[in-house]
Amino acid sequence: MSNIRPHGDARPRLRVVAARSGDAPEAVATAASALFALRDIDVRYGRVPALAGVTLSIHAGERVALIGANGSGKSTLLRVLHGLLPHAGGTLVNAVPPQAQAMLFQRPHMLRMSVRNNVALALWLHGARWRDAQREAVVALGRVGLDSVAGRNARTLSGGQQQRMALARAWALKPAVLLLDEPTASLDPTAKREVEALIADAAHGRTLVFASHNLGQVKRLASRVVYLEHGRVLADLPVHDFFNGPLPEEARQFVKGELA
Ligand SMILES: Nc1ncnc2c1ncn2[C@@H]1O[C@H](COP(=O)(O)OP(=O)(O)OP(=O)(O)O)[C@@H](O)[C@H]1O
Repeated sequence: MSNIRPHGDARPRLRVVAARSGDAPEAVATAASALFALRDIDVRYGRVPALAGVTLSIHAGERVALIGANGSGKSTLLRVLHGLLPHAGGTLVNAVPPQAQAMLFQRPHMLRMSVRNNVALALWLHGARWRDAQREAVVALGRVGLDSVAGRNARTLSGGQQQRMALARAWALKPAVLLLDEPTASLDPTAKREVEALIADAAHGRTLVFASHNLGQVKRLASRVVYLEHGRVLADLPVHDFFNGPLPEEARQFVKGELA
């Protein structure tokens, strides 16, 4: 489910290191008004470092693209933001109530039930009555063009349809924050365009944080780009500056390689 958080045993073994003391006063002030404020987040999966000293704040209405090579820490950062990975005191402030944020995973989880009930169940788990949940599910599926398959087993949907269903499921919850992990990664060009248009629509009035390897998509959807390498933030810039201004050499090489 896009919004369900797994319990203890499903989690990898982690070490989350607390922030260093002595943060600059202006950094604390910026963090205070942020939806998410991360200070020196350091995450390890057992012995594997996934994030190292990540410091960033995300404010309401931003559309933040996370980019970087495979294994650079994008999914881990999204999971930290969604509260799926534990953290030690004071390093992460999340001002968003858990029910006001939804996450789409690279491969959305489909329950073996109808498309409509997959969406309705998420709403029901958020407190809606079952009948209302089903009605709202149909509306959400209509918005992503899946009304004609609402009665089908969700596991029979194509990859593009599954992503659309997952978007409808997240969208139906009316989250203030949408976290998307490579939402169009395995789709054909047509489905990519369609799902991207739906994301652009869903992002209106919301805060969007998404991981992507598609720099064209980043230019179209993002207002800000965070470039990660080996779990570190090497660049954090407005989208125009990222693609037009000077970059750290590693980020410049990455962009050159991705655009080649
Ligand atoms: N469950 C896990 N157990 C052990 N190591 C993990 C686990 N998940 C991620 N890692 C490691 O943590 C690092 C960061 O992985 P992460 O999935 O966050 O990167 P990513 O930038 O999202 O990669 P991709 O672009 O391939 O999706 C990598 O070295 C990865 O191998």
